[in-house]
Amino acid sequence: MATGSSEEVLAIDIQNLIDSLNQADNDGGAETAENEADKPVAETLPEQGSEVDLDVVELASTGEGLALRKGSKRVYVVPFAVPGDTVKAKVYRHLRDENYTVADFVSVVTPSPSRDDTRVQCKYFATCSGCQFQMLDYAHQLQLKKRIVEKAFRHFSQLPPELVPAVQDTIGSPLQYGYRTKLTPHFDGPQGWRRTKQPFESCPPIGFMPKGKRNTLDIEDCPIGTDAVRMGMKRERARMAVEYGKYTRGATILLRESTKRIPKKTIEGDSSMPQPPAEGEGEATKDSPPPAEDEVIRVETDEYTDLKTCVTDNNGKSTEYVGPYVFHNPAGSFFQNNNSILPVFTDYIRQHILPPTSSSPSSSSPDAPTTSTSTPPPQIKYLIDAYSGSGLFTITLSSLFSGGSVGIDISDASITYASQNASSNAIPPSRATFIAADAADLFTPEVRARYAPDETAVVLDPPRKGCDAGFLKQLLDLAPRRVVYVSCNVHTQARDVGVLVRGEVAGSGLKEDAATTAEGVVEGEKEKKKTRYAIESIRGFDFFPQTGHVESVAVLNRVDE
Ligand SMILES: C[S@@+](CC[C@H](N)C(=O)[O-])C[C@H]1O[C@@H](n2cnc3c(N)ncnc32)[C@H](O)[C@@H]1O
Repeated sequence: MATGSSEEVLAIDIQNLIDSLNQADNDGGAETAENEADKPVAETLPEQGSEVDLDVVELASTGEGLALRKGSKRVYVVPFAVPGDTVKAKVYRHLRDENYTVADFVSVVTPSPSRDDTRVQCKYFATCSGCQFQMLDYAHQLQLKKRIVEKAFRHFSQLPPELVPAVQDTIGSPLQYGYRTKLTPHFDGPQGWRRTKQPFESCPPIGFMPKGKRNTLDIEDCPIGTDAVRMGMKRERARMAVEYGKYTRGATILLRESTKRIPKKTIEGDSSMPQPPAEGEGEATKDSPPPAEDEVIRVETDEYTDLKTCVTDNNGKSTEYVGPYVFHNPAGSFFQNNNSILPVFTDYIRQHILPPTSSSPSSSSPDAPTTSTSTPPPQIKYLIDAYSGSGLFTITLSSLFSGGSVGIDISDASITYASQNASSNAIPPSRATFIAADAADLFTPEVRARYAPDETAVVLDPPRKGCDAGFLKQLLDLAPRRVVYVSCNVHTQARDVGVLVRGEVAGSGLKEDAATTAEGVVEGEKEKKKTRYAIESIRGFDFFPQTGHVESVAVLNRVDE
């Protein structure tokens, strides 16, 4: 397991299902010889394009149903189906080497007790590839996501079960529809992806990919988008209906919510209150005129009026508020996509970035660090925010770290905004610095000298592929006392946490380069004692209700033997 891709995750889920079916046969006294049990049972498979009835027995961590035909152990992968359903599905492809069949969902024959199709709020559900769970009660969705986190650590961490604590309940999103502050619908070119000089002769479908197909499904509206994003979608579709003749190629349309916050007291003329954001903040682009009244969603609270617009210019600026903090971002760069859960989420990271009592290491982990002397460890006073983006964690955690914080991200634009965000949130440069570089370049001699391991906590939030071997190796060399690993791909998170718990990259499936092999270790460090970590807690956060995605937070303590 190296990349945590959907294909890898699906393949492991399918193999586990096949293993458990074979096990059940063996336990039930089936006559198959043990080593024969693993072999696929030779059977005539239904023709491609034919329709079959399937009983859904499992939910894969990719959000699809894993189903069986009566009397067969052949596994079918069928979307928009949940355990307990019997569905009609159309055979799309038999993957002979991988030992499973992909099928398109057609209809429900007998619904699972957990299915209620009146919950579905989108007319494209079960065609569009975006959502998988709209037919399920929200509490049930959260349980399924907890299970996805559990399975990820079981299958991808390569850790014995006793080193993995029980996964805690998934924290839900306050908004379960209308939460996505960013959507990126697209349209294909007049000749698909082939180059052409001919413009469109009519308006192309604009939307998202249908499940299992590579064309574009025309989508008028997406109810998981915020009102501002949905308004932007309508506006962009209307624009394209007029301007399609200007396009000779396909494109992706950015729809990013931006907020201009106006304190109520200021509106009433109290000049002692903070003033509205400066010129240009929260507006469509720096150069564009102020948005028309019908392009603004007004949200009123007791303290302020939020004016929400939709930015479509990749080089424009978007503004979001998270509790008392304000974040400006390059509209086309990464920022978390569900603003409603961010106050809860950042509070959780604040509560966990330091050990439960900051003078003593956690005692709740299964492999708890031991205090060998009565001298308490020093206070943690430094923060390293790796993969910091525009500073979400550096800024929301800054007040906890008297020694200062450093954020690092590979995106120059995000780092420029991170420094400005620190200043917009009244954090002086002495308390928060930012570096635009590969995360692995963080571990300079200066950083090693400044960030005393016992006094340093690290928050990591890498992209879906997780950390690379070089970064993890250097993190182990630095040996910070506490690590909070945030992830949008729990499978690569589990793999990387496994590395930190074992204290070595070797055997993780991560590609090692010269810098991470024994020869690459800095001379004089070869004798250094191996650093390893214990997992204190693991918990999922539901940033994407109605979908099979889950974010996860793992809290780790260095083990001091
Ligand atoms: C999941 S985002 C997290 C951003 C930030 N923590 C937040 O919550 O807003 C991952 C970030 O990793 C950055 N990134 C990707 N590859 C990187 C690398 N090799 N080194 C440093 N940053 C990287 C991306 O630019 C992106 O901002």
